[in-house]
Amino acid sequence: MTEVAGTDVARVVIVDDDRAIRWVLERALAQPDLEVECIARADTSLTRLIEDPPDVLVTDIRMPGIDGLGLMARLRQAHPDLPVIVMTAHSDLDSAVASYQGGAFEYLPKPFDVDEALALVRRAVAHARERRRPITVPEGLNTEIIGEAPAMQEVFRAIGRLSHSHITVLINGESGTGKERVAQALHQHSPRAGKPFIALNMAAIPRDLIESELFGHEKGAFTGATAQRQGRFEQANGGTLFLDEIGDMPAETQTRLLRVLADGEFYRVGGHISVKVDVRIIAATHQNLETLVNEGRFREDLFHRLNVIRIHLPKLAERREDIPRLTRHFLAEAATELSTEVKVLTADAEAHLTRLPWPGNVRQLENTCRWLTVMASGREVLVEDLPPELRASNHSEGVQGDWRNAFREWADHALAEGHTHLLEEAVPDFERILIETALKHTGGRKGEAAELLGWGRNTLTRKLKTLLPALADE
Ligand SMILES: Nc1ncnc2c1ncn2[C@@H]1O[C@H](COP(=O)(O)OP(=O)(O)OP(=O)(O)O)[C@@H](O)[C@H]1O
Repeated sequence: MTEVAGTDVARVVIVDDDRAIRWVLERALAQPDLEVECIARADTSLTRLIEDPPDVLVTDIRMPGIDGLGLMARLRQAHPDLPVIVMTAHSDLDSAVASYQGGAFEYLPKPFDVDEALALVRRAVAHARERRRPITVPEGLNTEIIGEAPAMQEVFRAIGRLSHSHITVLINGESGTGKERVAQALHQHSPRAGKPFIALNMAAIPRDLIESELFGHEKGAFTGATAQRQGRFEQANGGTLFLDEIGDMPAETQTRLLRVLADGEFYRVGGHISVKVDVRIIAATHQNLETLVNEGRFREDLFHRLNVIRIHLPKLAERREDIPRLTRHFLAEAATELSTEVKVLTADAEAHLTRLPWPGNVRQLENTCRWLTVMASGREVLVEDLPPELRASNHSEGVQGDWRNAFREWADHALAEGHTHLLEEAVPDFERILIETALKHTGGRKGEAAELLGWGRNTLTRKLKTLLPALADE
């Protein structure tokens, strides 16, 4: 870095063939402690950059001549500590992972916020320079994960950062949000990629079979054990074991799992010789494990062992911007599966799908696309072609759908927790919310509020006394 009047000035080089991006970044980075140079293409400046490297390089991926990853590779060969920020308009998992594997300091999906870009450059300047050993991702093992939403970009970053690691990961997210897919991606972009990826869903196996499923059994270990059988741990040796719905793991199995994680060895059910394994664990759950720990339903020590790195997958309704691309992807996939032409959504139908609440998340959207591929009559899918339960909702009902689903979830949860007399619990809340909202709309005028609610004035007065006594006498 150059010393200028007592301050360190860092030299930042921006490489992008898009003039608008160069313009925006040059302005964003016009700071006293930064000296910015913009370059439109990498090939003509390569020799100069190698001879006189900047402190930070910010580069686009797709460019004519040498692309961003090529540029990064050439520069980092000569200057392994040079932090590189890779920008890309094609924000997909592969470019994120490729950037990290090429040794990028950070990955910046376009469009970005200028403050975010500046903060990142500052971080690159200030941070210790990282060195990363490049590893290659085996061909044909690309797990496509679609996600341009910021929360998905976080997930891609995590996958990229973890791509050299064997560390245990805990994935949180509702059912159908893509937890298994992310687990596969973590495996495929890890040093274990050539080894097996074995998935096991705790909620799907009868409890008394879980141990033998995980650890295998010896011949005669229990009725029906007619031959020795390898468990999932053995099958996953050298690779990754994905334990889905870990919150449903029975207590005894939790204890055994903890021991395997600590010792790296276990006994088959009915066995006396220990089996050594090297397995990376990725666990997933839609439940809140901390709550399960507090309720004594999940071992705290196991929780801490699993909770080393946590990845959160947002609900589909929290990443609506991804719905159009996901839909196109699933329609194309369904068409291939069913050997038929690819359906195309009209703009209205796409907008409609984008507004729905999707309680079943990505899996529900995927199933809807299969349904459409079979059921829609023409190549173009209109709103009328959507399945009846999705068609019924129009825009304002999109919001209504959200509360109905939240309400459904509440009821489900309350029942699961053993509540009874749900109506007694729910109806007063329901009425209270309606009264409060109506009063808000009428500026507190009760007569008008009663009318909005469809009650007589006396009914409202009576309800206020029991439900909202503070407002009753005003
Ligand atoms: N971002 C994504 N891009 C493309 N496909 C996706 C994405 N997320 C999920 N999918 C697909 O959606 C389906 C459901 O995903 P997945 O099985 O990974 O969800 P899950 O969270 O593990 O569900 P569960 O908890 O019910 O097992 C799968 O077919 C998966 O391939």
